Amino acid sequence: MKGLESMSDTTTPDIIYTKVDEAPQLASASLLPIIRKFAAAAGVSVGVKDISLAGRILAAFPAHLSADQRQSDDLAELGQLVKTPGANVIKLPNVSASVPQLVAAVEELQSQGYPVPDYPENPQTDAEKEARARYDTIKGSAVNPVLREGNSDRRAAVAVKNYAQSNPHSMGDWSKDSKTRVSTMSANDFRSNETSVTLSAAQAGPAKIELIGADGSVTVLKDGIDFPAGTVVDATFMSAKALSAFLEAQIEATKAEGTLFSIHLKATMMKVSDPIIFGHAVKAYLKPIFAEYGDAFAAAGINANSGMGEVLDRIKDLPQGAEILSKVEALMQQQPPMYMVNSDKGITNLHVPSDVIIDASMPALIRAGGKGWGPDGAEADANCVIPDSSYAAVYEEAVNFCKTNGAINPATVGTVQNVGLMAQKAEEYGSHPTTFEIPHDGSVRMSAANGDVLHEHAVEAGDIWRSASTRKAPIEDWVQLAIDRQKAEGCQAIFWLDEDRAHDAELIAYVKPLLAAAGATDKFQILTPRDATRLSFETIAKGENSIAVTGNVLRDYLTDLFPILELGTSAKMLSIVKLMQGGGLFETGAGGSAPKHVQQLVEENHLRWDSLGEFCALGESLKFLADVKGNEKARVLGKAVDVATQGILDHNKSPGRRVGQPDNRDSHFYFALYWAQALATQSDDAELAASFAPIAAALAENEAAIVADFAQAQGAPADIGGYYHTDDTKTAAVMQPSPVLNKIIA
Ligand SMILES: NC(=O)C1=CN([C@@H]2O[C@H](COP(=O)(O)OP(=O)(O)OC[C@H]3O[C@@H](n4cnc5c(N)ncnc54)[C@H](OP(=O)(O)O)[C@@H]3O)[C@@H](O)[C@H]2O)C=CC1
Ligand SMILES: O=C(O)CCC(=O)C(=O)O
Ligand SMILES: [Mg+2]
Repeated sequence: MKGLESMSDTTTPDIIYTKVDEAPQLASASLLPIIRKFAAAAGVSVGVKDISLAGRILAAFPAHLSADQRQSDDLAELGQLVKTPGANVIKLPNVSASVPQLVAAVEELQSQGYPVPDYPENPQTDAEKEARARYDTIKGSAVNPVLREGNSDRRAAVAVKNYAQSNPHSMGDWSKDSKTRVSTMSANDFRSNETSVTLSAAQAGPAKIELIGADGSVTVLKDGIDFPAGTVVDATFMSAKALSAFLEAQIEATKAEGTLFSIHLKATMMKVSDPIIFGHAVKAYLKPIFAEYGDAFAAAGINANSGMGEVLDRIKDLPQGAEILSKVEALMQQQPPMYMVNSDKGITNLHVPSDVIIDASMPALIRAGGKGWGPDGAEADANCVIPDSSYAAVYEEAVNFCKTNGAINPATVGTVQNVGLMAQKAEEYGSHPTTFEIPHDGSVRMSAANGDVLHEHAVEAGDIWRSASTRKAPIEDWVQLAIDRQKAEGCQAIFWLDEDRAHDAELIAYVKPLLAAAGATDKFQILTPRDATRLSFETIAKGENSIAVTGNVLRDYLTDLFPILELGTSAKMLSIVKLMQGGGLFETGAGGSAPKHVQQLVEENHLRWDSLGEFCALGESLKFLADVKGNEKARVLGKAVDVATQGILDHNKSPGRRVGQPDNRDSHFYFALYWAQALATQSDDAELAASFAPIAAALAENEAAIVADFAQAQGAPADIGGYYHTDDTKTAAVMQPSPVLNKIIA
């Protein structure tokens, strides 16, 4: 039973499951055959669309591939599907590739005989420029923004929250005199330079962004950005000089404070701006080296934005390589120690831009009592550098709350749910096509279709200028979702908006009348992110609940921060995206694809990935299918999924972290067992009960044998035939090691 081949039929299946990367993809090799078998009994078809990094690369270069190597552009198809009422998509987390990851995936495909072009770091010929343009569409967060045609509702299911309270995870201790702190810029960053305007009907239509040089030269940076009336259009820039000065000062301050230097960015999602900021950090940390050899690096095409790992690797090939590397080594002794990704392997925070991703990294540090790992492999306090000040206050307040009150107690803490403005590439997370590293001094002018100047900023070479936009329909949908969710929960609800920030002030101008019209004004508060953080922590510390109604970035940050503190992981979150055209997108958890888990599987055949997010999404997807298509059998299946999920929690059948403990495969077996038992014993559909009775019996009878097969499989290295482009047959063999179970599921 392979189960992961893409669909070949032309009709759209009832549910689309996504083929992704890393740990969730490994998990799918075990779980999806079970889902397909059970769904088929209710006449529900489950198709697969490939949105993996490797799949997207193959789909981008048909001309380079033979007919049997070519792959359809499944992401483009899904992008169309989510704009239709029939969409029902279960979306697993996928890699948002940094340049080093993209290069590694390309090399792997080439080594497997797929002649896709090299990633051109510095494209010269037309062919290289074309390849680069195609790779640029694959880089970074290239999937989620395409599929998220709706706003986001993320929360812990009641059963999951109850389980976390009765089985509290470990938390690090917070000391009042912890030296851990958050540092951020106080001027000349994205927050301070932001201007924002809501377009009138006369200003709607194609807008234009130009760079006007000191000599009067005009360069069109972008033309024809089509905005409907009512769109909130922001523009801002981060000064490169101010950023460098800030980073250098923080490196000095870290040294003086005796803490670890760390920088927390979102180089994956913010794929244009944040790798540049990351590159500035690499250059600031290695300042004397770049001062001396910067020209040689530039000539050799060595780019700090790809990280110190790449820089050090490429220096080796320079004629004066050995000399430079010994100077780097000496300099590292002078600089403050760095927060490490892997101290055993010497991988620092600055090695790869996608290793430390703020939404996961800051909560992990806060959960650990404000500690990070130093180069010596010991825990230490850290200076958490978050250059832009737009959202840094959230982490600063979280850190301050823990310093003052100690770590939060998962056994008693309430919950913070999130309603996030996300649809149609809202806010900063949609700003990549309109983000520019400014080539020369001048001013950037953004003009509306009618010629009105919307924004104008004086800029210097190297500054990062960007425009973000948020459309009216998504804003209205988001406010309505907040009203609905608050009504359903009846708890505190806060719009995390700062009237002193340009963009937020425009949003508040939408929010207040919408709340008033719905008679819901008194149900909501509007607070700055700093004040909202403090109040939310105070609220949950009392065991009460709060709904955070936020923009897109805070949607992302908070749906890792609070779950990691409350539940120990964001993987167990329910993540529903009610698509604006009527369909449903069910994301599995709020976390990513857990690269460390793959390493563990390959080394010792243990997969600690928890599929609770997949279980939650599956239940919602089936119930949604029942609502939309009137398929009552799907409802029965969906309700039984909820029972099975509860069973996994009640019987502690989630994967253990260490080899020898039950893992992801065991949890899927128990999920199948509880699902089948729930179906066999329900009384809503006798036919389904009859068809699942023998399956439930067979699974129960063979429990010991199946679990023994799983235990037997663990311990030795596992061969999955690749990393980004794994071999389906080998992966299936690794992930389906029980012949008895395979026979029942076949
Ligand atoms: N929705 C999406 O498509 C998203 C994709 N990503 C992508 O995922 C990749 C990794 O991102 P990163 O920031 O490291 O975040 P991850 O959430 O993947 O990893 C952080 C840690 O969270 C824990 N974790 C996450 N999910 C699970 C799970 N299901 N079961 C058990 N533990 C889990 C693991 O902790 P431990 O090691 O302690 O077990 C893991 O190491 C990147 O390529 C990123 O772009 C990131 C976020 C969302
Ligand atoms: O698309 C991505 O890169 C990450 C998305 C993410 O972190 C989230 O939505 O929580
Ligand atoms: Mg996230």
